[in-house]
Amino acid sequence: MIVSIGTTNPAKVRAVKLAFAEIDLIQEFIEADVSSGVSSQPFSDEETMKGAINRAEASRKETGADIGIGLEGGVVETSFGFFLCNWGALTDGSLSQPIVAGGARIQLPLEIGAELVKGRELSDVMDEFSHRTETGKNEGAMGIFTNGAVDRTEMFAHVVKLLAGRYQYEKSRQSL
Ligand SMILES: O=P(O)(O)OP(=O)(O)OP(=O)(O)OC[C@H]1O[C@@H](n2cnc3c(O)ncnc32)[C@H](O)[C@@H]1O
Ligand SMILES: [Mg+2]
Repeated sequence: MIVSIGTTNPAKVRAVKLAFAEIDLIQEFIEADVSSGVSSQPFSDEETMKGAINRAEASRKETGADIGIGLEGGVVETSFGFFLCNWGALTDGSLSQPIVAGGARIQLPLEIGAELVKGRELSDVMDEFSHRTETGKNEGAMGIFTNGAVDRTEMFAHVVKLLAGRYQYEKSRQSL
């Protein structure tokens, strides 16, 4: 089975491989640097979900893979502050609609939210805050703000496990 991953971000690619390693199927992975089709800083669940779906579909079409996976990060504003939100999607060309699953959410610190309100992108704010570059390719905001308890890869691996499990459920129903 060939699985396309709609990104080259190593934190996300690791997450897909980790999650699929638990499934009893031989897989080959292809990374495809496709567009999310949404803004680089999604600001709602809806927009973040759309980005994940676009990445899954575009990567599968581009590579001809059996299954396409898309993972997308964003933020949502609530009356309790800004939260990180993350979504994943899986398509295989035969499902009536893509399978979508969400990731764990954490509250962002007030000073980070204050920068987002100005319209800044979280990736820029994170690099400035952590005095590093490309934290999103490593532990991410998830890892930094949970003191390392859960990093970006672990969070996305959980999303991919949900997607793969949900997919297997649909397939087992189709074969009844
Ligand atoms: O190459 P791609 O796949 O685009 O990887 P990316 O790191 O840019 O990831 P996304 O476009 O899916 O999402 C960017 C969003 O991810 C969230 N995010 C979480 N941790 C981050 C970090 O440490 N750095 C950047 N963005 C992070 C944040 O909400 C960003 O707006
Ligand atoms: Mg991006």
